[in-house]
Amino acid sequence: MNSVIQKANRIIIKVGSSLVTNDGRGLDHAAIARWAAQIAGLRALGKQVVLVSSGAIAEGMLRLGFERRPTDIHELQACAAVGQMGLAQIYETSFRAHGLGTAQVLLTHADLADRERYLNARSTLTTLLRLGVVPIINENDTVVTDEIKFGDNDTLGALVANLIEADALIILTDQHGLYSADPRKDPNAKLIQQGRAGDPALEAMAGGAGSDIGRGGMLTKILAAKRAAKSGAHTIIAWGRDSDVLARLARGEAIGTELSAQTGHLTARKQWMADHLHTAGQVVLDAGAVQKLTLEGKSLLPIGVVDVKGEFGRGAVITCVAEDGRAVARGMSNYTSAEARRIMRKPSAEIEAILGFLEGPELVHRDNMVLV
Ligand SMILES: Nc1ncnc2c1ncn2[C@@H]1O[C@H](COP(=O)(O)OP(=O)(O)O)[C@@H](O)[C@H]1O
Ligand SMILES: N[C@@H](CCC(=O)OP(=O)(O)O)C(=O)O
Repeated sequence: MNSVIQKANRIIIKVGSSLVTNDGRGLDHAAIARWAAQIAGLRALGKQVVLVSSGAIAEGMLRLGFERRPTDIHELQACAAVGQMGLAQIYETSFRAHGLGTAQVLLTHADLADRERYLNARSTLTTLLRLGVVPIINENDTVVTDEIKFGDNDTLGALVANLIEADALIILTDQHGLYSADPRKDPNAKLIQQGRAGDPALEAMAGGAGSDIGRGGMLTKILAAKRAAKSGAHTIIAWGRDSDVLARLARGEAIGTELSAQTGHLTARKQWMADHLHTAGQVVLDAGAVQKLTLEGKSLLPIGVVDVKGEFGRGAVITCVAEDGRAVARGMSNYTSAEARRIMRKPSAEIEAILGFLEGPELVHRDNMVLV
């Protein structure tokens, strides 16, 4: 038994180019229809699912008549742009058959490195999930060059798991999981059923891509598991050609390789905040707010804030201090410093009227806060 997917509420599923395009022979309609049916099954169990799909370049190459993967970056980008139309079309049709809508989300490295865009991407994705839509993500290959690429969608899948704090990352590929050595080269290689995400011994077992279709190979999957674990997500690497793979995982069957995260996401996020030595600014709390945070485990509401120091953006880590200057907590602000100044001392019910929008009733949510 493996209960990771049974227990997970929010799941990222990554499908590689070789699976999506039938080893470069063209979009695999039957496989995609089966994933859509199984993802509809996961949704019916109340789980939120994001699909990260590769295959745009492989499909575009076919549509444009390239026999070999082009080396010219702009030809690759052209392939991606053409192939992405095919991906969007087939996913929309396949999910629609189960009454589910899809949304295309194309991301670049710059989108996730920039705090503002990062938060926008996060809010859009969580809104799509709340609205019952299945986001289909790929790298925005048209606008990036090799130097600024994620490069492979295993990494992108892990970054999306971090972005929306998924519970699990499922990487479907053309092997049954991680083997002790590349099974294409070593017939004695054994399937590793379980491991600890981040264990360096796993990296030594993993090799590069087994074909020209896929980009990353097993190493990027192992590194993706390590990255996903930083926000508390467990990773499962499994064989995507098993027609029932997602349903089997949802039933708790122990298939593939499970790489488990050692900390839950709340702990992971709090650790990240605790490590933030340099915070962007300060908010000064009245005695009542200090008591709410330290003794009652509550969030920080703007009404308990009497002063805002420094300039900071939305999502910045700030320090909450008592009126005597003593640091009480550290946390991520839902509002910029300028907005915080306008809503301090005010009840949360007035935030929307004052600012014209509402990011949340709290200035710093409890889940995004660590006491110091
Ligand atoms: N230790 C290993 N265990 C399993 N597969 C491995 C290993 N080392 C290298 N590989 C290769 O990684 C390939 C999967 O990566 P890749 O081709 O990038 O697939 P995808 O398109 O699904 O991302 C496998 O076909 C296999 O040849
Ligand atoms: N953005 C690229 C994905 C490249 C990639 O990571 O491929 P893979 O190793 O098959 O997941 C595409 O859609 O072709």
